[in-house]
Amino acid sequence: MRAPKIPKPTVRRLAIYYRCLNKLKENGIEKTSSKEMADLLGIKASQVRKDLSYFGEFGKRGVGYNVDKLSFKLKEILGLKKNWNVAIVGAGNLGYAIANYSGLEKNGFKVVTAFDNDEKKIGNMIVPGVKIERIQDIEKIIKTYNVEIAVLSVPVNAAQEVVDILLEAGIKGILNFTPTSLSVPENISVEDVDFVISLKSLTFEIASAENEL
Ligand SMILES: NC(=O)c1ccc[n+]([C@@H]2O[C@H](COP(=O)([O-])OP(=O)(O)OC[C@H]3O[C@@H](n4cnc5c(N)ncnc54)[C@H](O)[C@@H]3O)[C@@H](O)[C@H]2O)c1
Repeated sequence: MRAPKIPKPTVRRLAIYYRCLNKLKENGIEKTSSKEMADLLGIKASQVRKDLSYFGEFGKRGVGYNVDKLSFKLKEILGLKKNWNVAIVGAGNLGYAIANYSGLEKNGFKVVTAFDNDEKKIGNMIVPGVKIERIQDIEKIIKTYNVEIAVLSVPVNAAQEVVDILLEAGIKGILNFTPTSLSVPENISVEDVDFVISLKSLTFEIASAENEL
């Protein structure tokens, strides 16, 4: 049975709390509170408590949270107790940059394979030791490497056709960088990442502040 539906903004904040707790741990801090975490993150303490309450009681009133225990719990909730094998699909500028981001491995995500449809790229290394393969061979390769997550970085006009290939091959989650909404069955997870959307929310805030003047 699937876990009860947790709102996506809550899940995103859980990942941010997890990062914040790890920072506290690195600094040798053993106890914290919703207020301290909220102040560090620029949000409200009631928000932290509400987000954590989806998963039960973590802290004691007046005592706060044990940093180690809460971080362990969030690691479990976020599915980070194991490492995840990742495939880059579309080994162009963005795919290459993502594959070479050192933060991935530090966070338990390993790029183990990459795919493209450009014959000139096939056989090149996307990261040392990881070859770019033909998209036609995806099914066999992702089974061999036990890949569950694909980073989608193909041109937008190829996105859905490539997603259909990924689904056929047994991928469970897609990190979608293409500027389009993908059509996938309910049991497949998709996360859209688009920095142009983020820029537009920034311009909205700047424009709103200017209009208030
Ligand atoms: N989300 C963001 O913030 C963000 C930022 C930059 C780019 N993008 C998007 O990311 C995607 C990639 O951008 P880029 O600049 O790396 O482009 P790019 O042209 O450098 O790379 C695309 C790669 O996909 C390959 N490809 C094309 N069709 C394919 C197919 N059917 N199967 C497999 N591989 C295929 C190409 O050969 C190429 O290597 C685009 O959709 C772009 O709009 C998103």
